[in-house]
Amino acid sequence: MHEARAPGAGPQPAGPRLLGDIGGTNARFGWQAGPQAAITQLQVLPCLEHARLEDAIRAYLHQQGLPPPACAALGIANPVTGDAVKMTNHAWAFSIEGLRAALGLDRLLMLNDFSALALALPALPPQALRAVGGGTAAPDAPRALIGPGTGLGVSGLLPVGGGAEAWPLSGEGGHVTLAASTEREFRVIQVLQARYGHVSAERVLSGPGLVDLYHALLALEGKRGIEIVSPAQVLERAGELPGSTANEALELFCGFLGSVAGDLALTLGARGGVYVGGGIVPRLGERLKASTFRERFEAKGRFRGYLQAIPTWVIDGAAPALLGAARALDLPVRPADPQAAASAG
Ligand SMILES: Nc1ncnc2c1ncn2[C@@H]1O[C@H](COP(=O)(O)OP(=O)(O)OP(=O)(O)O)[C@@H](O)[C@H]1O
Repeated sequence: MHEARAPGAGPQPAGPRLLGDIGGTNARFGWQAGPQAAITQLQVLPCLEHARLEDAIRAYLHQQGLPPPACAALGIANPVTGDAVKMTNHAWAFSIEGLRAALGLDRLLMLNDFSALALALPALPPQALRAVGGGTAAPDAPRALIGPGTGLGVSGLLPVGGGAEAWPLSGEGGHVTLAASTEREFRVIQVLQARYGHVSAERVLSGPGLVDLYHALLALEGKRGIEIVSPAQVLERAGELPGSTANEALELFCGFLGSVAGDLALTLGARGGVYVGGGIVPRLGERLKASTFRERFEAKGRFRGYLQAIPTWVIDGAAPALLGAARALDLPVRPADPQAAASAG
């Protein structure tokens, strides 16, 4: 998390707020008339249609007929470790202070997009969550979050202050090394290793990853297959032909997702539940339930019982991370955030 403030601006400027969730493919924006106000004017802009993030923001404000906001909070799909931002899966790169000054904001808060989504978890309405498998969330326990999209977002929400508050993790868990659990997975990883060297979880648990899984299976079979270039095509063909390579690619995707989500739950002690977000899994409908996802989530040897008790949910709904971006603006400045503490203090 990193923020820039205008000289003389107070810690909590009043006035309208711009909220954003900036992914490698889509930039989602929303508007709040002030703190605690409802989020309105949701709009998704394709990143590729704008040369810079600043241009996308200006296009959003113009198209919605909105005045200049007083402050903004933007979740973005890359590590946010200082003033310089460079997206992992898109070309945008900028200075946070430069963007704040260009937009005339009193305050600009940037945070990782999945840290923003983690902050939104306690506020999601029940209808935004679809359970996959059993388990009951332990109150005041850590929660884990994972989401395949253009890349693989990972975060968690840790209770602090006796559970009265929670703090989001800002890691890069999408880039952990992918492990095989079956002979078939091992062979698929070997194909991907020849291409990428390091095979991270994101190399399969993302839109491009789903397409790569399909091509890796074709390579293993020595088949040509049909021309597939997008994850939407894999989903479409898998739905039409249960015996197809596309269907096996989707099954591998769900299995790997269960396995990586189970590892994350073990690492964080996420007895508060594991949430699956991002742009791909909500499109799978009942397919995730019918897949090996939950079996693989629980298949951790002596810790099967521990994982069986943890619920897993798919997050539905439009731009849930915007809710978390709004909450981030209201967080107290913490010593763990030295940049923000220095500028506030
Ligand atoms: N109908 C569809 N079926 C399957 N995948 C799709 C479909 N439409 C888009 N996608 C894929 O979803 C991915 C984008 O997901 P998402 O909307 O989460 O993106 P994002 O927020 O820009 O990404 P990230 O935050 O991971 O950088 C792309 O790989 C895209 O090809």
